[in-house]
Amino acid sequence: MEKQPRLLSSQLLLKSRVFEVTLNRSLLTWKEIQTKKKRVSGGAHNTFKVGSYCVPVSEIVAVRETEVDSRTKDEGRWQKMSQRSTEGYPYAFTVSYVERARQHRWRCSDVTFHCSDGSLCLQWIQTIREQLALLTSRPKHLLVYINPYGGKQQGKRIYEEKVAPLFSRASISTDVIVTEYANHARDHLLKGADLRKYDGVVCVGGDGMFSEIIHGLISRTQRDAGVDQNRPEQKLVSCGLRIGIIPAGSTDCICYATVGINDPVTSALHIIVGDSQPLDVCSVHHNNTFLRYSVSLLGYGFYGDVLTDSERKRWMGPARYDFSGFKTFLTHHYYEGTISFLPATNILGTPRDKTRCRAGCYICQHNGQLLSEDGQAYKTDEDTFHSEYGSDWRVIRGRFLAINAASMSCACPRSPKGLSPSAHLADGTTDLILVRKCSRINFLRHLLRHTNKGDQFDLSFVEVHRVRRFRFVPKYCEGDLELDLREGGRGLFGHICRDHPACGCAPVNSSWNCDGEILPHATIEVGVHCQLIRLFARGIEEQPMFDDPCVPSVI
Ligand SMILES: CCCCCCCCCCCCC/C=C/[C@@H](O)[C@H](CO)NC(=O)CCCCCCCCCCCCCCC
Ligand SMILES: Nc1ncnc2c1ncn2[C@@H]1O[C@H](COP(=O)(O)OP(=O)(O)OP(=O)(O)O)[C@@H](O)[C@H]1O
Ligand SMILES: [Ca+2]
Repeated sequence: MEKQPRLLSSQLLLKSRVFEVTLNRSLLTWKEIQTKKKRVSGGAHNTFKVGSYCVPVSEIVAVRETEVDSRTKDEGRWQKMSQRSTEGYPYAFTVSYVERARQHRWRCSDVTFHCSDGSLCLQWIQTIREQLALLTSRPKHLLVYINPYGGKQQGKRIYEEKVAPLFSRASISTDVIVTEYANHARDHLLKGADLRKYDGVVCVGGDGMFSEIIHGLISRTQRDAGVDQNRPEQKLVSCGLRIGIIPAGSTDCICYATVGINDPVTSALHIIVGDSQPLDVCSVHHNNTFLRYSVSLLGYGFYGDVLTDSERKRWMGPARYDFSGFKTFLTHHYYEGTISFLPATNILGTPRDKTRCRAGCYICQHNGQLLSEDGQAYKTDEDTFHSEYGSDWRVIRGRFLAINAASMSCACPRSPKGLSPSAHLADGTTDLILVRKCSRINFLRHLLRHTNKGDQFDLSFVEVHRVRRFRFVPKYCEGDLELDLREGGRGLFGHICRDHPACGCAPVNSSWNCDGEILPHATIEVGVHCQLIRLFARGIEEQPMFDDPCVPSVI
């Protein structure tokens, strides 16, 4: 690697020890210089270097002048600092930087360097600030929405105590809106906000809150560009503003799958350093009418029923999903219908390979590039007609316990590897998982494998396809039947009882769980829009770097 020219290099004091501190365009490094008196005559000092530490400039949060106090706090008592400790170094500056901890957590750490003279100290501060100013991907002004009722209702406290101080340290200014009702953030983005003022939008809440933000931003972008969202084949315009997620919800699946942990401080630091992670978005239509966007799970059957049941138990907080999950598991309903899909061809990766989507994912870059070059996903109406009625589409009729489309792994604390462990954040595809009718014990085997090392697809009743588009039509959907069924139309009980003789009242249709929202129709058409939005994230980092000798955490 080409060596960067030094911008500054000085001998500075850190915790009473002398360090050679060097700054170049990409790294701040400090190496201890240990001095020992030689026993031989002359009294000269023998100088040699020990520990070496470095921080990428891109991961410096801020630098500030530090007042040197002759007193320092030690074990709760103010004590006089030993004269020797900062003697000859009366000026100091502190660098705040990202430090990696276990399980993809990031922390903001400080290191304070003492200088022998004031102008040197100011020169260090100014030079570091100049380098930070060159990092143009960092946001300066953010629009923040806080859902005070998400998850355990801690959103406001989490933002004020853990996030706002970090933003202010990084000189990020914010306009903060605490939402007053559901869809407040979505409607504000869509109708009210002057988005030109901001470098990004941050939501403090769970997946539901994030969903509000993307609906506001994507719809606003299409409206401003004159694009009609109601056309299923329409190519959408990607959003200019990045989105940050400060996790404070029940599932936090999008945060977990894009950062590796649902931790507010980690997410705040990814925002501060200006990370960028593109994300695929599915559009969902019914009868040429736009319904919703989805970035994580579109689930019919099991996950639709879990959500429907859990909505009535919001008072239980995050535990409602486990309760409703258990109940839905015991109910063991299956649903009939036809699923047709357009497999993703000529791309890298399959849903059952052992690759994982990680920071800087090659598969996402490769497939994203491929799509932007040939516009494969969005053909002309004529092309679409041919591929729809030609051999490209596959059709499967059956009885399903679950139909899941995972556009990302959907990793979350409940299932650290997720619904589709090899799914990619930004490859322009979604993994369509079909779980056919099977015994309870077999379904439990499938579910359990989401939580252990077993392959949840390696079962005779489960199949998975990587697709660009799909459609689902439930068996009972002629005319207004679908609607009547939702309203419990009396005339339809013939259907219900004939197909479920044991209970006589089992529903024939489930609902779609679209990123935690229930869709009003069972018949849907879905298309993936490759890399439509970008997050302040970088994907899950491959190797936690806390074992690296160059990391300053050992100081
Ligand atoms: C035996 C243990 C098996 C555990 C299997 C766990 C698999 C969990 C997979 C979670 C996938 C989450 C996908 C994310 C979806 C989000 O867009 C959405 C919005 O936040 N969340 C939900 O819809 C919330 C969905 C929450 C679903 C929770 C399902 C819990 C299932 C529990 C089954 C218990 C069976 C026990 C039988 C003895
Ligand atoms: N002020 C508010 N009052 C009531 N509901 C709100 C408010 N602000 C946002 N919401 C709605 O609350 C829902 C849940 O929010 P959020 O995602 O933050 O928390 P959650 O508990 O994790 O829920 P989910 O499990 O749906 O992700 C969202 O769908 C959002 O539209
Ligand atoms: Ca994807």
